[in-house]
Amino acid sequence: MTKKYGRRGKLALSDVHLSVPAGRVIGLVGPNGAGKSTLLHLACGLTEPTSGSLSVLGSRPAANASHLARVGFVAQNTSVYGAFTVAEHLKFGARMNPGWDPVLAERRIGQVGLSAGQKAGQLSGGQRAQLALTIAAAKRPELLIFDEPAAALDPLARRGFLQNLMEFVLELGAGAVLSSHLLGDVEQVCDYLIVLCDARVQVAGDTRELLAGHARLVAARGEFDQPRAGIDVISVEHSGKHSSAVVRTGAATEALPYRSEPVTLEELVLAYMTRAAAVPAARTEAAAWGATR
Ligand SMILES: Nc1ncnc2c1ncn2[C@@H]1O[C@H](COP(=O)(O)OP(=O)(O)OP(=O)(O)O)[C@@H](O)[C@H]1O
Repeated sequence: MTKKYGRRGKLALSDVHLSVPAGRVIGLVGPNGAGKSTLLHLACGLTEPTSGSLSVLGSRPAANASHLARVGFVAQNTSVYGAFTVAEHLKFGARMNPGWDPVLAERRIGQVGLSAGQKAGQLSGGQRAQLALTIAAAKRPELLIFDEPAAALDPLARRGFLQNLMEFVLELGAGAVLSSHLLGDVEQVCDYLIVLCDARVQVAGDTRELLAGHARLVAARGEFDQPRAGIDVISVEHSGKHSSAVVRTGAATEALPYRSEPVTLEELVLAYMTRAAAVPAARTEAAAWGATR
C-alpha cells in the first residue's frame, strides 16, 4: 500500500505491507514526518491509499456505519468542541453511536474528575485528552486508535491517562493502536511494535519476540565495519577501543566470540531509526495492515 498527498507530493507511505494481529496494544513509533498519522488516518478511513488497500477488523475502514462504530479514534490534537460542555459531548456521543454505553461514560467522567457542566474549551490538555478517551471508549469499539495521545500531558497526567487506556482496553476487550514519540510509554503499555521511518515499516512484531530476537554485540573497534554472511547488523556505535552492534540474533550470531547483551526497547527502536536515516529506503519488514477478527 502507498499513500501520496497530491499528485506531486512526497510519498507519505511507501510499499507498506503490514499484517497486525487483532486484540493487541500496538505501539507505532518513528521520527517526525515518518508517516504515523497517515497510517492511522488510513486505518480509520479519514483518507484513502493512493495504491493498494487495507483492511481493518475484516473490512475497508469506515466502510459503513456499523464499521465506524467498531473503531474509536482520538486524533493528535484530541479534538473536542470548545463551546460544548462535558455533558453535551456525552449527549452528542450517545446520539451518534448506536452502541454508546452511558454508564461507562458517566463513571469514567467522574473517575477522572470532570464535571458535567464544564466547557471543553476551559479544560486543560490532560482533561481534554481524558474526555476524548472517554468518548472513544464509550462507543465500546473493538479497536481504539490514538495519534500521540499523551504528548501534551505532564508525566503524572500521562501515567494516569495510560492507566485509563489500559483499563479501557481490558474492560472493552478491545485492541488499541497508539503512535508515540515517548518510548517509555510504548514500553509501558504496548505488546506489539511497529517502527516506521521515512514512509516505510522498518520492523514490526511482538515486543517480547523482537527483544528476544535482537542483541547488542560488543567487539574490538571496527569489527562490524564489513558485512558478514548471516549477520544482520542493524546499527553500530564506536566508543574507545570497542564497537557495539545491535544485530538480529540467530545461529550465526550465537557462534561469534563476542560479548552479547540484551537490548532495551529504546535501543532497538533507535537502532532501526539510525539505520533508516543512514540508508534511505532501508530494507523493510514484509508486512498488510489488517486486524483479523
Ligand atoms: N495533508 C497533507 N498534505 C500534504 N502532505 C502531508 C499531509 N499530511 C502529511 N503530509 C506529509 O506526509 C508525510 C508524513 O506525515 P505524517 O503526519 O503522517 O507523519 P508523522 O509520522 O505522523 O509525523 P509527526 O510525528 O511529526 O506527527 C510528511 O512528509 C508530511 O509532510
